[in-house]
Order: sequence, then C-alpha cells, then structure tokens
Amino acid sequence: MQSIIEVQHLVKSYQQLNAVNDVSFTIPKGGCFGLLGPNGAGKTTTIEIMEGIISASSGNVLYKGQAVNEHIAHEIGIQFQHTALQDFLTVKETLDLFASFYQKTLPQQQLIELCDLSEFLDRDSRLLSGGQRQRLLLALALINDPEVVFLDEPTTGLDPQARRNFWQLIKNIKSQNKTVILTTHYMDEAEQLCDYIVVMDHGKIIEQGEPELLLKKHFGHVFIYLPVEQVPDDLVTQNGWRIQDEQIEIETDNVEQTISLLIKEQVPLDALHVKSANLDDLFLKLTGHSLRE
Ligand SMILES: Nc1ncnc2c1ncn2[C@@H]1O[C@H](COP(=O)(O)OP(=O)(O)OP(=O)(O)O)[C@@H](O)[C@H]1O
Repeated sequence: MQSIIEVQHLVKSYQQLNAVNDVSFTIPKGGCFGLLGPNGAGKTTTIEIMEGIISASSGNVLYKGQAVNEHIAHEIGIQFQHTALQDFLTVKETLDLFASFYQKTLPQQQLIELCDLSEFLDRDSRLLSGGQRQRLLLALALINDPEVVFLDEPTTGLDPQARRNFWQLIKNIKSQNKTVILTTHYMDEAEQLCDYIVVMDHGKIIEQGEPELLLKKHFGHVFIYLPVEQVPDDLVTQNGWRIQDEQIEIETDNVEQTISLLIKEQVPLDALHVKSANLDDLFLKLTGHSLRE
C-alpha cells in the first residue's frame, strides 16, 4: 500500500486542553479516507494541521514522505464549509476567478462535467440551491487538479436526493485516482464512500480500519427486533435481551436458532425485523453516543 499522508504522534494543546492527543495514522494513496468522531473530538484540528493551516504543538505530518510546508497548498484542494463567494459573480465567472490564482488548473470543461455544473453556469452564485452551491465549492476545491481533496462535512444541510447526487460526484473523483479525505457526521455517507476510517474521541483515536472489517470485528452478530409488548418479560430477562425504544433487541449469531426459540415460546413474529450492524451501531458502541447527538 502506497501512502500519501502520514500523521505521526500529533499533539495540539490549547492551555490545559489537548485537542489532539498523540494521534498517528497513515492515509493510503487513492480512495476515500474518513475521519469521524463526535463534536469536539479533534477532527477539524487534525485536518487543519494536515492542511498546513495551523501548526502542531508536536508530532509530524508527512506528505509523500516530506514534512508539510507552504508548497502543499498547490497540491491539495480544500472544500471549506463556508467559502466566501464573490458577490455578483456567476458560477462561470467564479470558476474563472479561482482558476486565475493557480498556475496549473484542471480544464474548465472537465471541471464542469465532473461537478455537474452545466445547468447553472450563468447563474449568480448567491442564487444557487444548497446542493448546487456544494457542487460549486467542490469544483473550487478541484480547480488546481489536486492529488488530495479535503471535504469537511460536504453534505451537511442537503436534502437526501442532493446528498446522493453529491456522493456520486465524490465517487467520480475517487475514480480519477485522487485521494479524498472526508469528515462527516453521517454514518451512511462514510459507509458509502470511505475505504478506511479513523474514529476519534477526546483527541485520541479509538478505532481505525476498513469499515467492513471493523463491523466484523465488533459485531459477529445481527440484530432481531420485536415490539416489547409481544415478548414475555421473563423470556427477556432469562436471555439478557435489551430493551431499546419500545423494542426488544436480540443480538444473535444464529438467526434460525433464535427464531425457533421465539416460535417455541409462541411469540408473534409478524412485527419482527432483522438488521445487520452498520457504522452507526459501531459508533454508538465505541463512543457511547450517536454521532449526531
Ligand atoms: N483555537 C482554539 N482554542 C481553544 N480551544 C480550541 C480551539 N480550537 C479547538 N478547540 C477545542 O479543541 C477541541 C477539538 O475541537 P475540534 O474543532 O478539532 O473538534 P471536531 O471534532 O472538529 O468537532 P466538530 O465536529 O464539532 O467540528 C474542542 O474541545 C474545541 O473546543
């Protein structure tokens, strides 16, 4: 595995607080790397040190084996949550303006296609919908044809359809052999896009790996749910089943056996449903709270 960024023993302290507390990870070249964690976990601080925006108290970030310096700005693209767009400029004029800041740029037509901008090129950038604005901000992050693109919560506030469209754009970018570094509060987004995730909490890494392998490691099981009023209390107690949101939650590695037991105990099964663990469950298990609390 070829790495593009290495983060080594990173620490960032603010007075008494270690916002980032001895964090190390390696980002493989190509694919999508996700940095996840609840509010205040230290994600933005870590990312901003990687981007060269703020300096670390100690530790190193290596980009292609070299310490990060001011040249990194030419090789990376950053989609900020709130980029100030110039008033009175159309989308096309905004692309022209940002392209003028760089010596090397992606051909504009390619950028327009990659980010699906053609429908609203002549629109004043203040009049864009949330999804259109995000596509323009993505195009601005890609304007210098960077090898690494940082996306900080790129779909926050978008409707489900716009989020799905945006995921497709990110997949297109991945297929161009660029490395995408993503922070997100949406676990379905991480599951769809990320090849590797690092989960942070309180400034430290609490887990990292490929999403599928992490799910296998933490949950060898599936979940069966039944309405609480349909399962006798003593059966729940005997088996140590949990009660969550008016549902009995049964974690099992043998669905057939569990269902046979429920049938034997004459539990009605018409409202039963079965679910595999997902990243939301993993997050809850690791941090004790869900990501969007
Ligand atoms: N400039 C600063 N001065 C003091 N404390 C800071 C500063 N920047 C961040 N912090 C603190 O460092 C901790 C980590 O913040 P950070 O923004 O990195 O978290 P985050 O994981 O990105 O959270 P969110 O998901 O809410 O953006 C927080 O407790 C925050 O209050």
